[in-house]
Amino acid sequence: MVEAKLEVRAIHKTFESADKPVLCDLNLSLSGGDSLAVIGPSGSGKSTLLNIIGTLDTPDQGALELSGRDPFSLDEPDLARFRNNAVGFVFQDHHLLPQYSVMENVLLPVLAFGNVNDTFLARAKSLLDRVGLGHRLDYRPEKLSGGERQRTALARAQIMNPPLLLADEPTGNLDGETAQQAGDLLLELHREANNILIVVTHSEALAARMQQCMRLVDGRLEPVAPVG
Ligand SMILES: Nc1ncnc2c1ncn2[C@@H]1O[C@H](COP(=O)(O)OP(=O)(O)OP(=O)(O)O)[C@@H](O)[C@H]1O
Repeated sequence: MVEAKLEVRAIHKTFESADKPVLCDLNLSLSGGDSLAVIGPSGSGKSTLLNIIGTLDTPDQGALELSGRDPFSLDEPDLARFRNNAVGFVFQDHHLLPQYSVMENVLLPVLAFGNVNDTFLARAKSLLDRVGLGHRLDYRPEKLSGGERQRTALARAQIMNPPLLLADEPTGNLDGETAQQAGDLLLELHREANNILIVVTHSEALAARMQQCMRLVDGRLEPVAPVG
């Protein structure tokens, strides 16, 4: 994995239907090992920000640099490959493909641009062991619990060992204890990989577990002082 470094410079984003920008002169700088929670009211632009950082959406103005690359200078096929290698996503809904097994779902990012070799097979198994699903490799998602599905999604997000791990409400659909377990695993995998972790969440408990917490206010990120 290349060194994890993220620079977000003066990002602006306005949606056509809106009268004011969702993101306005937003700056952010993070390195490998950093974890950040982004909080803010519904509609404040948290998912928009995460989507831009994950190169799923583009800003109107501003620049993004991830591990020394400017992803928005790439053409669409190269951008798709870059995103696949450089960004791991965990969403509120696990986004697993129902027709594939747990193992196959974890290997999807590998299959997207290459062949599954023994190294990736071993890595997928090891990640699934790590998230407690070593005994569920052949299961389809429909046979898994909500927590197991999200743990599969966590393993999938790490299969390419990306420098950047993005999680949008990763525990939003899980109950207390299951949410706690998913949060534990998210943080453990992040620390082991020494990647950058950004979590968008309404959960104060999850936000408090990140090194930094920032609130999205009027399109900009403001630091939130730690409680206590
Ligand atoms: N594709 C789009 N087209 C037009 N408006 C959009 C689009 N995506 C988001 N918006 C608007 O931008 C604003 C920010 O949306 P966003 O989903 O980023 O907020 P959020 O803080 O993640 O909200 P929540 O906490 O409810 O998930 C909202 O007003 C939303 O309606």
